[in-house]
Amino acid sequence: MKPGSLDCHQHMIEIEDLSFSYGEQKVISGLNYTVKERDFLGIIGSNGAGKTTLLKMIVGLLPASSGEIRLFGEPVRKFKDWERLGYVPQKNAFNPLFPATVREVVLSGLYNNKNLIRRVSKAQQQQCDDALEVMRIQDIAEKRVGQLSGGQQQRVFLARALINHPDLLILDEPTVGIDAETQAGFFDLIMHMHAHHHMTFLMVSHDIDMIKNYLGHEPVQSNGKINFYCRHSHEAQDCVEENLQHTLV
Ligand SMILES: Nc1ncnc2c1ncn2[C@@H]1O[C@H](COP(=O)(O)OP(=O)(O)OP(=O)(O)O)[C@@H](O)[C@H]1O
Repeated sequence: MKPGSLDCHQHMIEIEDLSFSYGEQKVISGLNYTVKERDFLGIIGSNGAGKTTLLKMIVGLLPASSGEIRLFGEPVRKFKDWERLGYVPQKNAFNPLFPATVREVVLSGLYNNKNLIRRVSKAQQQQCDDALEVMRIQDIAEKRVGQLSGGQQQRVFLARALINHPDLLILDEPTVGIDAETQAGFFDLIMHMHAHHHMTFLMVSHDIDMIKNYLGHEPVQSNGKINFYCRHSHEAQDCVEENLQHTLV
């Protein structure tokens, strides 16, 4: 995070009259929404409603059929400041034979297409250690990722997304395939990050209980297929403190 780098309530994601079709199949139609700094936006919807498609458009992996998305005020097609954004896609899993260690995978979050680093500086090692610590996976840093459990792998993906200290973290069903206890710990952790680390979240989830408990029982917007639940920035400090003593300092 870059303290002081954001104006209060800056618009992080602006979605304007957005539509998307796969060929003849219209998936998203006339969607409007603005995610502001430190919002936690939860998206719930049935299978095939278009949630992943929406996230892929937001991170520039799919072009809109019409309408516009702006990230930090910049149209997504022109946006370059990807370090400000962390994205953990759906259904991540490493091939069991994938040879890289946890540390190597987390460090790879520092590299973008134009900036392939061969040697890792001391400062970058420290960034990596910090991300490992936040996700509580320091003790498995030298293990091969392919040999970890699903829950451990998910923590590695998150640490990789966190290494650049993103202002905005986008998660697509981050707890799929993870046991209930690990899920609860994971949600505690991201709620803590939201409340105390000045981050903005956009999370697709099928965990209706978690979404409603933290973000409120009524959606702030619904188009019948996709429901948006949101906890706004000014609410972020309260109420999570006492359940979260065990997550972060
Ligand atoms: N690459 C693709 N080509 C064609 N159709 C696609 C493609 N990807 C998704 N679709 C279709 O678009 C619709 C929306 O898919 P999407 O993955 O965005 O839904 P979702 O809300 O994320 O679903 P889930 O909850 O199952 O993850 C579905 O009907 C799906 O079959």
